[in-house]
Amino acid sequence: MRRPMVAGNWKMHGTRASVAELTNGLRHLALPSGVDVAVFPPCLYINQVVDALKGKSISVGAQNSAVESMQGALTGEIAPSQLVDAGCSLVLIGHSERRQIMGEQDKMLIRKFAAAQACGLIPVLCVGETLEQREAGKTLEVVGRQLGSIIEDLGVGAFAKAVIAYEPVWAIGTGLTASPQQAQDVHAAIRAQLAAENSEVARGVRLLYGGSVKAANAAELFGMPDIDGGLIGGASLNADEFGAICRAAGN
Ligand SMILES: O=C[C@H](O)COP(=O)(O)O
Repeated sequence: MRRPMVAGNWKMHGTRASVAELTNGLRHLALPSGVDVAVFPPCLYINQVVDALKGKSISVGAQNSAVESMQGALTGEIAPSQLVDAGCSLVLIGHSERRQIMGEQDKMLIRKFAAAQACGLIPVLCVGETLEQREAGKTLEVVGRQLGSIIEDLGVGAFAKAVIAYEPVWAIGTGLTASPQQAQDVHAAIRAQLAAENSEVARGVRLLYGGSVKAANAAELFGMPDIDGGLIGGASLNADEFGAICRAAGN
């Protein structure tokens, strides 16, 4: 039985004041005990969030990390070892905004994934197709390639200690959600791709769905057999809404 996970990606949102308000809201949430809950603040606020959530069972992660594990001469980057030092346990790898806007490609993401794991961080590998790719019938090919590049280089065993988030680009921040069945179909394909290499890893890995998840649609999505929770953007900036999504994963 996989333990559900709900993670809030705050993206490039927040100020010291709004982060204080949000973490205060999170501290007072009634969270289900059977769900792993995590938040991914902007790097600048990780220390503040770790301090504010001390004693709460909410993990903190980073939205990105460097291709090298250890600190060194890499201007503007944050090493996975520094994230661990700051209290992070997870890191997003290959979010579509980084793939599309920052030009991150599979080769670089393999290095980031490996560097994060080398420090004990759990990578959350984000995969997903654009609207154009979906309309061209290429969804499974695109997602399969994004996942396959890590499997080929690092081996399927890398997913024994990782999480995968399927986020169709067309559903991110648009209010358009993949239907539960559309999401399930891709999740099932991801699990089958892993199972072709190692069935135990495939059975154990958590597959999150992301893309306009809200309290109103979370339960239906999380009710699908291969959807083990969600990666939440906009709705995670409101503590009450986020709490309701976490509870939907616990039912
Ligand atoms: O990482 C989160 C996703 O990009 C989803 O964002 P969204 O919930 O605002 O659509």
